[in-house]
Amino acid sequence: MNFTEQLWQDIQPIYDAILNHGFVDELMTGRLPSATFQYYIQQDALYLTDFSRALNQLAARAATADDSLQFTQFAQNAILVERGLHETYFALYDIQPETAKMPACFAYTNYLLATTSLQSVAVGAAAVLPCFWIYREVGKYIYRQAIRENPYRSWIDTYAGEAFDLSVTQMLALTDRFAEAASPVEQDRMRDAFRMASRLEWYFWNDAYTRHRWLV
Ligand SMILES: Cc1ncc(CO)c(N)n1
Repeated sequence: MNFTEQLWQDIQPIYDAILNHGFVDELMTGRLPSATFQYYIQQDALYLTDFSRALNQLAARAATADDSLQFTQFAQNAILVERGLHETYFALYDIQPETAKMPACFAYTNYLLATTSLQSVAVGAAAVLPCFWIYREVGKYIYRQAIRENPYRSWIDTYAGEAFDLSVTQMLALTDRFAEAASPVEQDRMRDAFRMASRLEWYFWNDAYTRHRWLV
């Protein structure tokens, strides 16, 4: 079993909790209230901007030009996806970009920025991997079951699509290569980072589902 396959085994309970979450279920059936999706998309626009920054941070710190190029391409893509979501859903709902990050978005983006800045590139890569991998698996899971005329079709097609699939495959190969060169201690740090970011994925859906806001 390669390193990333082990990572996936580690987060199986978290992944199951995500698949069974009301947000994912209602996104799939199209019954998710549009106010809930609006909250999600507004937070996700803020998320993707920082996700891109985190990837650029890894690009700047990568040891080789090839790795740098790979990370800058991911970083660029995150912004392009964000723009695509903007054009579709911000216009559809006639909503404005949100400027305040709610708790899960705040925690997740700050975690990614801190980890990609202060930990090794290998640990940073493990921290950004769930954003790729979990979305691909959730996207495909939803795609298989979703009805055609789903209001969230554009979102589903983005994450179940071929372009996203390719980027995930590349990111997995990169992570496995970093893990091969990493010491056992460093590999443990990678596992911890992967698990933490996976948990924060669950929190991100959960904040959207409950339309959670700062309580104080
Ligand atoms: C919170 C979150 N994680 C991952 C992705 C996919 O890049 C996304 N758009 N939003």
